[in-house]
Amino acid sequence: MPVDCPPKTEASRSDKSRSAKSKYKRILLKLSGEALMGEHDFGIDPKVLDRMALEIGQLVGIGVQVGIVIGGGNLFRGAALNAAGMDRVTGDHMGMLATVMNALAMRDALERSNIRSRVMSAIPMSGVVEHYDRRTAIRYLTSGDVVLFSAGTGNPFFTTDSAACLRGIEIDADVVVKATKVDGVYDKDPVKFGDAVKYDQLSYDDALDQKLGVMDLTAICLVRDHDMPVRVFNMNKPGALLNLVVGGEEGTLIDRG
Ligand SMILES: Nc1ncnc2c1ncn2[C@@H]1O[C@H](COP(=O)(O)OP(=O)(O)OP(=O)(O)O)[C@@H](O)[C@H]1O
Ligand SMILES: O=c1ccn([C@@H]2O[C@H](COP(=O)(O)O)[C@@H](O)[C@H]2O)c(=O)[nH]1
Repeated sequence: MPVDCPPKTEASRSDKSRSAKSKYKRILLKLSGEALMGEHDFGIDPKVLDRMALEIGQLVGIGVQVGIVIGGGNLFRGAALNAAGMDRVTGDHMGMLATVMNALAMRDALERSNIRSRVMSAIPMSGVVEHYDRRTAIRYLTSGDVVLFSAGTGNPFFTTDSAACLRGIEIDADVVVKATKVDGVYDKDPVKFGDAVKYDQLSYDDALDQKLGVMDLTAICLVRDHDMPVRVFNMNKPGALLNLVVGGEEGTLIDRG
């Protein structure tokens, strides 16, 4: 896979990461929608967006091609709307539209940092964003643009974890990187259980057998079937994203073991 010269960005000009060498040519980064809320209970915190844009710019600065899927949990989740009485498919449509709003906000933050970026949507939305097309997306990535894949898979009853794994496989990424609020995969939810034990590495089958809630099982089946490694790490730890891309041991690696 050819790697173009990285475009100059604010982050690449000013950062000490300039000399670092990436382990990966192309990654699919899954950002949690909830993480965009920062300290708030709903919505988007511009400070979080700016910090994420800076960290993504560091990757672009060392020549990594970056595709991004953003969740929608900071705005709407179909299952939660359904639990409150709404039709599930309508709720899922709202959840997918929420991911488009998050992607637009992230593109805005990236472009304010002089990082060229594109938003594509799995649901046609003429005049707002481009419709997803795999070959066009790969062309953008190859030319150094960050590509934000929005509206999930375009279908109800899925999540953006599945969308991230699907797009990661489609664009032939070297790894799917899931940025979340916890620093990896544990034997149980570390937010609920203080004695949860973290895994450094985990096989697809173990993640499936133990039903570890950090990622939905449909997504794990997909990556297992296509032998796509997934790394789960904490986006709130400054520098963790760059560190893992240059080969550092951040978070948990899920692979065939
Ligand atoms: N075994 C586990 N290991 C780690 N985290 C776990 C585990 N089980 C449940 N979790 C929970 O999973 C959450 C990670 O999911 P996250 O909210 O990032 O994804 P998401 O729901 O896909 O994102 P979004 O906010 O976009 O909907 C963690 O905050 C953690 O509390
Ligand atoms: O392919 C998809 C992806 C997402 N949805 C809906 O969007 C919300 C938000 O996504 P999260 O992964 O939970 O952040 C999700 O709850 C679904 O309602 C979808 O329908 N199809």
